[in-house]
Amino acid sequence: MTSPTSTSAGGRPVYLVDGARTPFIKARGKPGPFTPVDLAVQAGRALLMRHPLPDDAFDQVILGCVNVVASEMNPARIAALRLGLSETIPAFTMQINCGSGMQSVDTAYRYIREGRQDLILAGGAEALSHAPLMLTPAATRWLAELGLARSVGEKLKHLARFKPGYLKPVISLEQGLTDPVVELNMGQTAEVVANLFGISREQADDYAISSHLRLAKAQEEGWLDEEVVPLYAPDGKVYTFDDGVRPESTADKLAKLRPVFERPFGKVTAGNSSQITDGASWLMLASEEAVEKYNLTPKAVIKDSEWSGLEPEIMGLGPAVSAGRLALRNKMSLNDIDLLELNEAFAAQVLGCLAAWNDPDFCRAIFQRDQVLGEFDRDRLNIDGGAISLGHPVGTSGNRIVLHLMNALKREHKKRGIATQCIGGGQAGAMLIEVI
Ligand SMILES: CC(=O)SCCNC(=O)CCNC(=O)[C@H](O)C(C)(C)COP(=O)(O)OP(=O)(O)OC[C@H]1O[C@@H](n2cnc3c(N)ncnc32)[C@H](O)[C@@H]1OP(=O)(O)O
Repeated sequence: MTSPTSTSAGGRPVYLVDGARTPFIKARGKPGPFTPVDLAVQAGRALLMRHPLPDDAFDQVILGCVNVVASEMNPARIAALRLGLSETIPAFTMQINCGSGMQSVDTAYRYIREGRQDLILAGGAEALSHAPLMLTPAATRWLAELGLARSVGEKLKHLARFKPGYLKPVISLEQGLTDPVVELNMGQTAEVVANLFGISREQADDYAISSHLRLAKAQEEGWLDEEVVPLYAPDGKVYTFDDGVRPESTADKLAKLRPVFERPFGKVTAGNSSQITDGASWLMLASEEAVEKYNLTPKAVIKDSEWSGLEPEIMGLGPAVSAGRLALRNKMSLNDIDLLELNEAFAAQVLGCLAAWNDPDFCRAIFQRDQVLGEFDRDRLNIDGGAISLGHPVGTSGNRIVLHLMNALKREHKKRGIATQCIGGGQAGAMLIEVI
């Protein structure tokens, strides 16, 4: 049995036992072979095979998912039943944009910490390739009125009112990645952050290259073998690795890409943005009682977590706020964070967060202190790449970074790490974990 390690926030210790994820598969402009539930089931099955438990062992299943597909309402419940878990186990789906997966882990953490539950399966799933094309409200109205027309004559009259513009779809992915309050898409918010902290195109591209090289090395060395489980498609194809990786990325190649979100002078390109992908991942969280009852060997303990809000235009700076507050509350300097997983929504936004920690005005405004938090050593940041190289299936990236942080801390024989991410709409989450 592990030695009891309480959470900094008080309450019962909460253990991270293990986790698994699918490879992240690049969305290639058409629906991929897997729905969110398909992905969640394959990742979950592999994890549960590693930990054979009675079918009613879990008290709760929680799944983050941003784009739920119409045939899978409450994917958490469908995944739980398809995984063969007892129908007596409640399951719910969470949606807080890119923070959904982290929110599911944090909710599980709080349930266990407070003594409400003992063993929870928490994760996230997203199939961005399945984000639907929809009709505009005008086209929907026209179609509905056609259905309501009573006679053939009325129908023909209505048909004559058809406008070719009705065929132009609403692309839900584009709409979903746009903040409706400030009317900026996520890439444009990254441009705002880049301008605020003077992040150059070269710096953003250089960061993106290191993301690809680090992921390629991790794949080559087999460092992801425990985490990434094979994904079997109905056509017999087997996916075994995150296929967005481009180890051939060079400064010259990236420099040739045109800015996507702010033309012609923007800094954010396809090369230094997170990729649109499909994927799922789970973590198993347990109380001390569950660890003893099922003879589990946990890898880490969750110490604390922090959520924050900020102006939606600079949502990319959220991790600097949440992770900074989390570190300070736990009396840690930046040097005490052995590894930092900061979700790579955009290179400019990751670099903006690092710059913010070194900026006197930001630190005064956010942390009410005169000294800056300082420079964060890039050798301890996203050491095996991130969403730029492996992709960002938004509903699961938040728990993916907690899972990877746990495994990377173990591998590197380090102790404490923070996983943190920005969230569209101007929010951010951060979680502090400690390996056992
Ligand atoms: C809170 C948050 O987390 S906010 C973040 C939420 N997520 C997002 O906003 C998603 C951001 N990303 C995007 O929207 C998209 O990836 C975009 C619009 C930036 C780019 O989309 P796409 O054009 O489909 O990107 P794609 O990855 O296919 O790259 C396009 C081309 O750029 C080039 N390219 C991209 N990366 C590289 C690279 N590393 N090296 C060389 N060329 C590259 C290639 O020519 C590529 O085409 P190819 O794959 O056919 O060779």
